[in-house]
Amino acid sequence: MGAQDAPKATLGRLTWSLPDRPGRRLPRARDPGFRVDSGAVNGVIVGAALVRDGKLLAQQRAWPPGHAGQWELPGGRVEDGESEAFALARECSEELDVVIEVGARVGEDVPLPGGKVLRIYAAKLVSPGEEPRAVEHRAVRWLGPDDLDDVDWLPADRLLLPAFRELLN
Ligand SMILES: Nc1nc2c([nH]c(=O)n2[C@H]2C[C@H](O)[C@@H](COP(=O)(O)OP(=O)(O)OP(=O)(O)O)O2)c(=O)[nH]1
Repeated sequence: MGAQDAPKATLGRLTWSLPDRPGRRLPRARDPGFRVDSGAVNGVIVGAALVRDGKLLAQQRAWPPGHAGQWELPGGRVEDGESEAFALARECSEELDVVIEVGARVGEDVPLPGGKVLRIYAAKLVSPGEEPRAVEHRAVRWLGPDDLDDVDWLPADRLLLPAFRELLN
């Protein structure tokens, strides 16, 4: 990429709703569409729907006290300058000590407190024989379609259960 291209690429993120005729205002950070599509403004939490042999990997939170014991997908906040795929790969390395390949989106964005959104991507292990381990969490578990209701999911993840089920079937 040439030196002149970088600013254009950055600006490109802001031009999706530029006015198509004079007099229409530019998007503002508080516009709902802008907030959801721009991780830099409000924050995107990415989650990996890691599937192996028809089962989805879930992990059990150890903290904070209000959510300890509840289950979620591996993932976390997209840091400044990271792509969502990179953030997912980093989080899976930190949390599970595995290398993943990131696939397509799963389900819709789910709003989280504080104006953030939870955004899930399908993922698979680069080396299927590698066994994820709970580095920061209490436990990890591979759940088949019939096991999805067995664990106490975080509220946002509960909303995504139909999408998880569809991914597994
Ligand atoms: N990773 C993950 N977080 C989820 C899920 N569902 C859900 O509501 N969350 C929420 C819990 C937290 O409020 C937030 C992510 O927190 P986190 O602790 O995993 O993020 P992080 O690793 O980047 O932590 P931090 O450094 O920003 O505190 O998103 C999920 O399936 N996976």
